[in-house]
Amino acid sequence: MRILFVGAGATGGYFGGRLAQAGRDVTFLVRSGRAEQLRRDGLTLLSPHGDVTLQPKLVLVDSIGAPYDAVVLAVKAYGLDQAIDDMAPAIGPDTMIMPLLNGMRHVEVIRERHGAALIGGVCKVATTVDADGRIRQLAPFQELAYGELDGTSSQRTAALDAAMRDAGFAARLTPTIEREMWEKWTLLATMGGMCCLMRGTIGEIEAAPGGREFTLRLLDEVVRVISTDGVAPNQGFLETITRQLVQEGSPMASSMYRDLITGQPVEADQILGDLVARAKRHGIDTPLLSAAYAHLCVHVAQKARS
Ligand SMILES: NC(=O)C1=CN([C@@H]2O[C@H](COP(=O)(O)OP(=O)(O)OC[C@H]3O[C@@H](n4cnc5c(N)ncnc54)[C@H](OP(=O)(O)O)[C@@H]3O)[C@@H](O)[C@H]2O)C=CC1
Ligand SMILES: CC(C)(CO)C(=O)C(=O)O
Repeated sequence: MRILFVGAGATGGYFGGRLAQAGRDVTFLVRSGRAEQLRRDGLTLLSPHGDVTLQPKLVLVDSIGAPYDAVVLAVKAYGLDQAIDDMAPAIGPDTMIMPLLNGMRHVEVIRERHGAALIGGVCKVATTVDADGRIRQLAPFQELAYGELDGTSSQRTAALDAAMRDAGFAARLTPTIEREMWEKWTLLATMGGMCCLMRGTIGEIEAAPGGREFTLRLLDEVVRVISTDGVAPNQGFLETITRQLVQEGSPMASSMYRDLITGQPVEADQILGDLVARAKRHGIDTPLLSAAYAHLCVHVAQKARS
């Protein structure tokens, strides 16, 4: 199976790198700056599961050539429209597109352009790109889940599963990917909203006066919106993330928080703004979610001015 990763950043570089290391046929669609860096230094993964430097196959937008069997979309939400334009030559009648983005807005955007090619994808990992362009994995968990959004079995997702398995990370074909994507958003919106608003890790917020209560209230707002507008999380999942989100001493924080404190652009609209808009449509009051979103919008506006 020929797989094209669109983006060789924190998530695409990590999972695409592990697949390439395991001998899968992986190519990265990159832009000129990243291409130059990767050609010069290779793609380095620094990870609790082992470090490696690879010489990955790269293509630029004007050299994509023939369609791929699978395209894994691993860009930030604010790069989505451009990436969809750029990857167009890679999409043929039998290509599947698996997005790794957090949130759900991208599902509608991709569906509009490439309808039947879209399958569901969820990525659980904590990775970042360091100042030298190397991918650093910050915690040991690493999982990709995927499947048809309508829950059916298909030959194409079975083939994808065969390519993803045994490549050095947990890989899982699931009939409940759509619910899992909404669940991931529930976790991420609460964790990202809270870490950014309070400027700290889960453990730091839990230790602050009122921190635990704020987190649980934000979770409640997010769950109400997602259960009304999307697919309600299952009870076991909610119990697990409730424990994780208020865990004493936890060093966990979301990738959006890491982006915020390092002055990078943040996915404010995709992760929080979209939920605020859905809440408004249903008349659901979300004071904490709205505060977290407004706070990030200030950062976005400051960045745009500077
Ligand atoms: N990092 C994490 O721990 C996790 C992130 N996520 C989610 O995964 C998604 C991707 O995030 P992440 O990997 O962290 O983001 P990064 O910013 O680290 O990587 C995105 C990469 O995409 C590249 N890119 C953007 N547009 C294009 C394009 N048109 N053509 C080719 N390459 C392009 C960028 O390249 P360039 O260098 O040229 O800008 C960059 O290297 C987000 O939605 C995020 O929320 C989910 C789970 C965990
Ligand atoms: C919540 C987490 C760490 C899980 O992968 C994540 O998706 C992120 O930080 O963006």
